[in-house]
Amino acid sequence: MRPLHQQQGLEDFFRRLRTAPERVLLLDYDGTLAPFRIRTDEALPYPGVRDILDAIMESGHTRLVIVSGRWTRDLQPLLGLRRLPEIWGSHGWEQLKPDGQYTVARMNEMALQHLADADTWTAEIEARGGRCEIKPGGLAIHWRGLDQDRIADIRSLVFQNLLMKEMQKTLVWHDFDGGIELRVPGRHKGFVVNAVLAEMAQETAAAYLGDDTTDEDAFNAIRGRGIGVLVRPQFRATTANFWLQPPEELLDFLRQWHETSGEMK
Ligand SMILES: O=P(O)(O)OC[C@H]1O[C@H](O[C@H]2O[C@H](CO)[C@@H](O)[C@H](O)[C@H]2O)[C@H](O)[C@@H](O)[C@@H]1O
Repeated sequence: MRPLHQQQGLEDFFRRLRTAPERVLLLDYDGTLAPFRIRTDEALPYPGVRDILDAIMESGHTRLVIVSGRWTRDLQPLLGLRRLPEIWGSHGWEQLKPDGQYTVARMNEMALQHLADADTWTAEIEARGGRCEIKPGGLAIHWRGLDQDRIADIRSLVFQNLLMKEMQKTLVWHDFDGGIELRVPGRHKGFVVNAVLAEMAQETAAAYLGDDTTDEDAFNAIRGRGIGVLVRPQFRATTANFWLQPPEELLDFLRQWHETSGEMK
C-alpha cells in the first residue's frame, strides 16, 4: 500500500483503529471488491473477500457499509454475504439497513420524467452494441468491450438526445469506468459518507475504499475524519490518501482491519 499524501501514515491509522470507540468501513463494490466484467451480473467479489467481510460482520466490531452506484436489488445477490450488510445503492438514493428496512429518497419529478424519456433510447443504444441498466434515479449506459468507434457513436447519440430534449437542465451526465450514467442530481457517495459519519462518535475510525471517479466525492467527504483508499490495478489522480492494488493488497488491508479491531474485544 502506497501513501499518496503524507498527512497521515497507515500505521497511525491502524493504531487509532485499535482504540477507537467506533469503527466504520465503507466499501465501494465494482472495481473495488469485484473485478470488472463485461456482463454486469457476472461481477463477483475477488476470492477471499466474502470470507473476510463475513468475519468482520460476525465480530460486530465494525459498521460495514457498502456504497455503490448499483441498484441494491442487483447488488445483494452478487455480494453473497451470510448476513445482510448496510447498503447504500444508486449513488446514495437508496438505503437498505441490516434489518431489511429500505428507503428511497424523494427525487425531483421533472428529472424522473426525463429519466423515463431516456429509457426509451434503449433500442437505439443496443443497436450500437451498448447496454442499458435502469436503476432508481439513474440510467447507466455500458460500453465495456466495444471498440472506440462504437463508443464514440453511443456517446454522441446520448449527448444529442439529451440536448434535443434539454434534459441537461435536470439530469447530470457522469462518466464512469466503462460507460456513462444519467443521474438525478442531489445524491452522491460523499453524501453517504457524511450521513453515516453524522450518526457516529467524533473519534470514530473510518475508511472509504473505492476505485472510480464517483468515489472521489467520498474521498473528499472523509478527508479529516478518516482515510480514503484508492483500490485499482493502475494508479490515477485522486484525492484518496492511499493507493492499493487488488486483490492481494485489498485482502491484506481487510485482514489487518479485522485483526486490529478484534484486539480490542
Ligand atoms: O459504485 P460501484 O459499486 O463501483 O458501481 C459502479 C457501476 O458498476 C457497475 O458497472 C461497472 O461494473 C460492471 C461489471 O463489472 C462493468 O460491466 C461496467 O463496465 C462497470 O462500469 C454497475 O453496472 C453500474 O450500475 C454501477 O454504477
